[in-house]
Amino acid sequence: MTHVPLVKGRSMHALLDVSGLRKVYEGSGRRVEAVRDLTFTVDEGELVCLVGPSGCGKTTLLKCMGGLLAPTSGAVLLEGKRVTGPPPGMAFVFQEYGRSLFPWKRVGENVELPLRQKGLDRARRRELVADALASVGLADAAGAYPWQLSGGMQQRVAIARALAYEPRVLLMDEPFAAVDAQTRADLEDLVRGLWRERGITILFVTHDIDEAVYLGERVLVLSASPTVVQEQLTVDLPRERDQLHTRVAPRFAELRTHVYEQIQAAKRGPAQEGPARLRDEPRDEPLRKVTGAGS
Ligand SMILES: Nc1ncnc2c1ncn2[C@@H]1O[C@H](COP(=O)(O)OP(=O)(O)OP(=O)(O)O)[C@@H](O)[C@H]1O
Repeated sequence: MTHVPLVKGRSMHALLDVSGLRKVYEGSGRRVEAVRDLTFTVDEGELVCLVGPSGCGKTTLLKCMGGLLAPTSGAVLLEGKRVTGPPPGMAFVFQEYGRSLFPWKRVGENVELPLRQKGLDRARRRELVADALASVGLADAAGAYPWQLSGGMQQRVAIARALAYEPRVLLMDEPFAAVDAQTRADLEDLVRGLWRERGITILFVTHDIDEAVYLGERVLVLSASPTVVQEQLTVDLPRERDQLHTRVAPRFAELRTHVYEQIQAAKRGPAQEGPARLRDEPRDEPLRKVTGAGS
C-alpha cells in the first residue's frame, strides 16, 4: 500500500504568498480564464516543483509571481509586500535559452549584463561572473559566443546569469524541456546542487512528472485550466539524490505514480472540493484515503 504525505496548511512566515490568484486574458475578441484561483505559499529556501497538464497556466502563474504580468484578481506577496513589477532579488530561467542569450555578446558579457543594471562595480561584476560560470562548470567559456556552445551549455550560461545576480528567488520555467535526456539529467543535478549550496528559494515549473519528483522537496499539482491547486505533496526522498539510485527507489516510483494519478485527475478538471487542498495526512494513511480530488 502506498503512503503519501500531503502538505499541511499555510505557513505563517512564507517568503512567497500566492493568494486567490486569478488571471483572465482578454483581447482580440477572445477571453481565456487561464488561472482561476491559486493559493499556496513557499518558504525561504524551499525547492518547489509545479507540475500540471499542458496549457494549465504554469507560465502565467510564474509571470504573475515574477511581476511580469498583473493578475486579474488576487495577489502575490513577497515577504508580505505585494509584487507589482519584477522585484529585486528574483531571477528567471526560461525554456528558450536560444532567445534569452544575446548571440553577439560573449558568454561572460551575457552573464555580466544584469550586474551592470544592478549598478555593481567592475571588480565585483568580474568576481560574480567568474564564480557563477565556475558553479555551472563553464569556467573556461567566458570568451565564447553562445552559438559556439551546445544547447545544454547555453542553458548553463542562462543559469549562471541568474546565479550571478545573487537572487533570493529563482523562477525556472521548463528550463530543460529543449535539451536531450542526458544533458537534462546533468542539469537537474546541477540545480539540486546549487540549491543545496546556495540556499536559494527555487520554483521550478515542469510538465515532466519524474523531473518534478526527482528535483522537488515539494510538488504542487495544478489542475487543468481554469487552474486551481489540485494537490500538494511532500517529496520524502533523501536530500542527497542521484540519477542512478533515486530513480529506481521504490519510494520514487510510489510518488511518481501518485503524481501521475493526480495529473490524470487534473486533466478531467479542477478539484471538486474547492481550491487548494491543504490537508495534513499522517504518513501511514493509505493512499486511497488521501486522493479524493477528481479520483
Ligand atoms: N498572452 C495571452 N493571451 C491570451 N491567452 C493566453 C496568453 N498567454 C497564455 N494564454 C492562454 O492561457 C492558458 C494558459 O497558458 P500558459 O502558457 O500559462 O500555460 P502552461 O501551463 O505554461 O502551458 P504549457 O504547459 O503548454 O507550456 C492557455 O489557454 C493559453 O492559450
